[in-house]
Formats: sequence, C-alpha cells, structure tokens
Amino acid sequence: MEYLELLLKGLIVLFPFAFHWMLITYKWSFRKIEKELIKVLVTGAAGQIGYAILPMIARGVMLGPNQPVTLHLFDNIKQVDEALNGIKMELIDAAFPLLKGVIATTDIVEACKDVNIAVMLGGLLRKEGMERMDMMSKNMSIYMAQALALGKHATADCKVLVFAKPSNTNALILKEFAPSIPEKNIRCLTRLDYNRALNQIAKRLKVHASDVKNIIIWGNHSSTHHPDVNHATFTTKNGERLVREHVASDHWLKTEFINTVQHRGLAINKARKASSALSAASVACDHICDWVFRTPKGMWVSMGVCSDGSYGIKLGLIYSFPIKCENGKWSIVQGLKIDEFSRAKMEATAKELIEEASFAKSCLNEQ
Ligand SMILES: NC(=O)C1=CN([C@@H]2O[C@H](COP(=O)(O)OP(=O)(O)OC[C@H]3O[C@@H](n4cnc5c(N)ncnc54)[C@H](O)[C@@H]3O)[C@@H](O)[C@H]2O)C=CC1
Ligand SMILES: O=C([O-])CC(=O)C(=O)O
Repeated sequence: MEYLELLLKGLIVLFPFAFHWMLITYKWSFRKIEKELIKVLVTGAAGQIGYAILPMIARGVMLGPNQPVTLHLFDNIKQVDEALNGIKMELIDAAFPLLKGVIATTDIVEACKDVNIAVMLGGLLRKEGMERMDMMSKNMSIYMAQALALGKHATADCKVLVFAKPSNTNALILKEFAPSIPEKNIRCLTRLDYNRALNQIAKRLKVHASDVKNIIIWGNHSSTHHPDVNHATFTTKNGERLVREHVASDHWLKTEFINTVQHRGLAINKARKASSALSAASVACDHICDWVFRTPKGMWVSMGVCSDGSYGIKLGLIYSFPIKCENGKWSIVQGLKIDEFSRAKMEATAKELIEEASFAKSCLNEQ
C-alpha cells in the first residue's frame, strides 16, 4: 500500500516534466520533416527553357521530393511582363504541393532578394545574321548588371548556374562582378554535352545511356568543347568494361563521335527552330541535384567551374572539368591521364575561352 502511494506521488511530481519532454520531441519530429524553404531564381523565365524547367523545380525534380520551394521568375523585356504573369498563374493552378510561393517580376532587385539558387537563362539568342561577338557583348552587359544585383541581394552562399550563351564567359563575368558570392558557387552548364556524349556512346555499344559513365567534357560550352572517353566505362553482365576498347574504332571516336556531340545543339536548333529546351531543363535539374546531394559512388559528371589550375588550365577560367560532388561541396577529379590528342583539344578550347575573356574585358572597359 505504501509502495503504491509512493509510486502515485512520484508520478504526480514527474508528470509535468514528462509532458514537457513529450511536447519538445513532438515539435522536433515536425521540424525534421519540414525542411527550410529554398528560394530559386529563374532569369529569362518567360523563354523556352524557363517554361520547361519551372514545373520541374516545382515538382521536386531539382531539389528532391521533400523540399519546399519559392520560385522567383524574372524576365526583363517589357512585352514579357504579361507572359510572366501567365506563367505564374499556370504554376499556381497546377497546385504543386512543394511550391509555397511565386514572384513574377521585371525588377532584378526584387527577383534576387534572398535567393538560394539562381538559374540564369536570361539573355539574347543569336539571330540569323547576328555576329557572335555582337551577341556576346550584349549578353556580357546583361550579366554584369545581374551579377551586381545577385551579389547585393542573394543569400551569401547562393548557388548560381549559368545557361545563357556564352555561358562560360557569362559565368566569368558573374564571378568578377559578384565577389560576395563564393567563386566555388558559380557554374555553367556542360551537363547537356555530357549527357549527349553518353547517349552517342550508348547507341554505338547498343546499351542504355545509364550504363555508360565517366566521360569528360573539357572546356567551353561551344563547338570547341572536347568529349573525352579515355576513362569512360560501361556496365555489362560481366562487369565494367572500357568504352574505348569496346568501341574499337579510334577513327570514329576522333571524328564522328566528337563532331556529333559538339554540333548536337545546332542540329536540334535546326530541327525545332528553337533551342534544346526540354533536354537543357532536364539536365540542369540533374546538375543541381548532384551538386546539392552527391554524385553516385565511382562516378563523375562534367560541370563548368572556376579553374584552380588543375590539368594545366589557366587559373580563374570557367572551364568544364570532371567533377565529383558530396553534400553541397564539389571537387575536380584529379590524376587522370591525358593523352596527346585530348591535350591538344583541351588547349584549343581553353584558348577560345581566354579569347572570350579578353573580349569581355575590352567590352566592359568601353562601358
Ligand atoms: N548551356 C547550355 O547547355 C544551353 C544553353 N542554352 C542557352 O540558354 C539561353 C536560354 O535559352 P531559351 O530559353 O531557349 O531562350 P529564349 O530566347 O526562349 O529565352 C530567353 C529569355 O531571356 C529573356 N531575356 C532577354 N534579355 C534578358 C535580360 N537582360 N534579363 C533577363 N531576361 C532576359 C528573354 O525575354 C527570353 O524570355 C540561351 O542563351 C541559350 O543559348 C540553351 C540550351 C543549352
Ligand atoms: O545554341 C543554343 O542555344 C542551344 C545550346 O547551347 C545547346 O543546345 O547546346
């Protein structure tokens, strides 16, 4: 009887503590499920790629199925003001569970406010008869202005992915004019070239693209980039095999393969009379997903990043390298053997980037 009384008294004393503890654990378990909101800026959002990528981001393709997002849509041409609002209405109507808000604006400051990720699609496409240098100089001043706004208004660790061409050099300008954003966070997209190369090899070997890995895209996202298969492998029933040995045609690898990959964008442009929006949007999600989470074990991808001098590439150039990622951090895959053929191609594409960079500098000095 005494024991029972003692136990009862003990329970009465302990109950408020136990209840409090239960409340805290309950709140914590909720916090674990509810991830912090990520704000994603898409510039040039009223364009072709914008229309393809926005629903992908809202559906969790880029940042995972549990990640709530707010989308910041920016486009700067007056006529697109209405189009932007139309896209906003569509995004709302689709009722994506992860989409917590949409801002559609032609004001770059409002667009950049506190964004965690910036997908830079905005820019001028080269029209027929337009000089490449003309297109480049116009896009460079656009990137300078947007870099200033991003540097001032985005979050300090904002991750930036540049699409708009010349994408490596636009990213370089962004790096120069947004010094508050760590240079490790400024990238350009060469994943499309990478995936295109996987597909050409897969077709040749009669396997699926997902069975092929570790091709490298070196250099510029232009027709000088070099798709290198010297370290690439593919999966068979009997284990991994070297692509180069099984293709068994150096001639094909050095001519048709490279040429097809380098000019695939042009071929699609000719066929569609528009850029490769669907595939570009999809691989941009692959790029950011790998960057935020990780590249699968034993596998690398290609991304345009700021050169640290690896493989003899000029320090500071935005150049496509083999990249591994883990938990938001990335590194250039080191120690790969480079043959004479690849070395010459890597230098040629670096030379083009050096020329673009000095052209950019001269354009910006004139302003
Ligand atoms: N790196 C890559 O792998 C790829 C790059 N691209 C490039 O991505 C860019 C976008 O392609 P699309 O969506 O097909 O082009 P698009 O012409 O359909 O859209 C571009 C959008 O940018 C907007 N824009 C123009 N000037 C702007 C400025 N100053 N600020 C903000 N927005 C501005 C336009 O109003 C338009 O809505 C192009 O430069 C294209 O060449 C395309 C495919 C692959
Ligand atoms: O030329 C374009 O706008 C499209 C492009 O970069 C590509 O498909 O690789």
